[in-house]
Amino acid sequence: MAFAKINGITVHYELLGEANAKNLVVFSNSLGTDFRIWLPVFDELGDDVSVLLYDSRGHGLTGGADTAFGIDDLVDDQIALVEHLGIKRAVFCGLSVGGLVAQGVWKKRPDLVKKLALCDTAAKIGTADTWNARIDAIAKGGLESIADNVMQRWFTPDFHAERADELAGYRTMMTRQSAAGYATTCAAIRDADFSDVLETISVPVLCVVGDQDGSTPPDVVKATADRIPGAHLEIIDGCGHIPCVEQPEDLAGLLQRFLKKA
Ligand SMILES: O=C(O)CCC(=O)CC(=O)O
Repeated sequence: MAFAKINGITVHYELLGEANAKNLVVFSNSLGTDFRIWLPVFDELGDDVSVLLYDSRGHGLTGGADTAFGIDDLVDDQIALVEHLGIKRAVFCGLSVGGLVAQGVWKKRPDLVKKLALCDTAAKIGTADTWNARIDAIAKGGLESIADNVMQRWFTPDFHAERADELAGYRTMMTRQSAAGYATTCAAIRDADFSDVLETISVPVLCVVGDQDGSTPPDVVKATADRIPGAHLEIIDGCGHIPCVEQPEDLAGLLQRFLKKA
């Protein structure tokens, strides 16, 4: 557990391994989660992989929830944290809004990016109407009022039926986020569009999506992957929007193979 003052906020992070290890993966969390979602994957990755985990602005123990921010701020936070730790180059792996951030890091600082792993994400996620409706619902009823619907998109019916304790835990993770930080992140996603960046990506890219992802379904992720030169798409069976939680072994296996590829 470590903290750093970055871009005027306190960022909560954890560096597990060496900052300039040959295989360093910088993970970025999704809306309504914190960096603990990556721990099941870290457990499967093996000793030769170092990881940087952090809670994005407005989430977890990182500050900034009560100030205005957009996708550029989330991108700048990740770049500043990486620089703060003396990391020269890494694999960036982002889930959903974390994948938008990874695309933004490529756009702004391609020199930092060795490879990109884009999980359950796209160049543009959702529509202005759906994000505005979600922001309105939070203003009226708080995060609790949207939590059951979110869980339907995050996890498969099998997860709901067979892993009820974990479901309850991750639901609590979501509802304990700052409502302001969550809503501002919704607006940041609404206004983010990296469509013009996809064709410029010249590092290896792995796109991953759960076959039952209710937030960024396979056809949405495929449409993004199809526009990235040479990108490889993998669909994980029996998986919703959060593969690092629902199918961590499968995701870790895909990442290991991706890291080994030249
Ligand atoms: O997960 C994200 O970062 C954004 C996509 C989304 O809408 C997730 C959800 O369904 O709550």
